[in-house]
Amino acid sequence: MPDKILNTRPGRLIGRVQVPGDKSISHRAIMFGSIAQGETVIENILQAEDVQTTQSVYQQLGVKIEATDEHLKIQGRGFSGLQEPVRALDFGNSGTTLRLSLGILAARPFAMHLIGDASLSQRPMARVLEPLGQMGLHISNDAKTLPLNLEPNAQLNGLDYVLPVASAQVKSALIFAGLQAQSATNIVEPIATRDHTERMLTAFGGTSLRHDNTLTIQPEQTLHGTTLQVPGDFSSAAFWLVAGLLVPDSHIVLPKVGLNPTRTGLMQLLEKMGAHFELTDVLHDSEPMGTISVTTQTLQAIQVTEVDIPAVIDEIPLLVLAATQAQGVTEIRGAEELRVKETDRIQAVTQELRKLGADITEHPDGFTICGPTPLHVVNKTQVDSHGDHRIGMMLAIAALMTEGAVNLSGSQAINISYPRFFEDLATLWNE
Ligand SMILES: O=C(O)C1=C[C@@H](OP(=O)(O)O)[C@@H](O)[C@H](O)C1
Ligand SMILES: C=C(OP(=O)(O)O)C(=O)O
Repeated sequence: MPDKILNTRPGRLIGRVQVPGDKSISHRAIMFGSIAQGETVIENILQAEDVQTTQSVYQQLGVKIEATDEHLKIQGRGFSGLQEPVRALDFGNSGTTLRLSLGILAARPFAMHLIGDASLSQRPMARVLEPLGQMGLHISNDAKTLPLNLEPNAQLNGLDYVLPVASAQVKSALIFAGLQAQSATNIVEPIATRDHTERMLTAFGGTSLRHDNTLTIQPEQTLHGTTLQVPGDFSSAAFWLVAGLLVPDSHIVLPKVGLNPTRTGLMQLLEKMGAHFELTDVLHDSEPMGTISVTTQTLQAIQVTEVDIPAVIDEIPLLVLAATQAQGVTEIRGAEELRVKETDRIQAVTQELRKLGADITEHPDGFTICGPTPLHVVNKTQVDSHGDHRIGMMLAIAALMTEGAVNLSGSQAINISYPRFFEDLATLWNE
């Protein structure tokens, strides 16, 4: 893939962007639609590579899924309607598809071979396999990473489990397995993570019970197909929130963005840094959504600790970029999970933003960022996405702060979550 020449120094960014559908919710909508009884219609589903991976995995499991321009229609036939795939199930680059599906696939009456791309094949799966193993799942090749061979006919028991890592993917896998167990499953979350699975379970006619930080899932629930509207992805809107704050004289309006509080940590942290966002047209449906407006503002350094991390986990590369432009020393700690995402995001962010002159020190679990530092190009700077969509897009926003040419290699990774990213950027461009 040839390099992408990034836009640098726009006059200002002005306009409206309707960001694409939420990736986490789109994955779950396909999964719930597949294990429910009857038809599910999903509106505004994300059309991007990771969600196509989920769609193709469930099609290979025999689920009828039909896509039109406006929506996706799924004919669900319950967990027991899933059929033996004829080939290996390929999870591509998508950690969410794989980890959540392990919970769904744990009790199937047929064996399966699970594979993925080079990045996914290095990501840790023991965090899901270990509790699923306690429930009764067997992996015949005894692996902790892909490729995995799932043995058939596991009889799942309920489980009491304290999540050792704050992970919505692990929690969700245990929810799906808990629905198929012989007794209740109790999951304790020391730090709350995104709750899309719990909300969607309710939307499909099921229930979960939350008491403080313990979630209880009862087995043998019948789920019914439904119609769902996927909100815009806050994680995609985040690129425009930070661009709008940092590029002088900007004003960006983002309609119909998901505002689930377990996802909007970036907005809260930027507010602590002194930013103000306007929220209008807020709708409180199964997933809240609304319009966010942002204008250029100056920022102050803050301290970010472990408890802040889950609600901002995918936006930390952008938070680091914002901190390079804030007054003072920002510390972000307790974020070691970033090392096991699509790439090591602590290393990638530090390495790439330093090429543009940022003052960042890397720690095992985070960053120290001294700001503000003007970002600049040293002789046609070459930056690299490290094959990671969020690093690629963050660098494209960073380039807006520089003068001169910045080349991005590995820009195709952006198709994982936001294929229209550069087209949306072009609509905001006002010379
Ligand atoms: O459940 C989800 O949809 C996700 C959970 C998070 O991962 P972890 O559960 O590993 O923290 C997040 O980083 C990922 O992009 C999507
Ligand atoms: C980490 C991410 O996704 P996944 O874990 O699904 O690969 C992400 O989208 O930033």
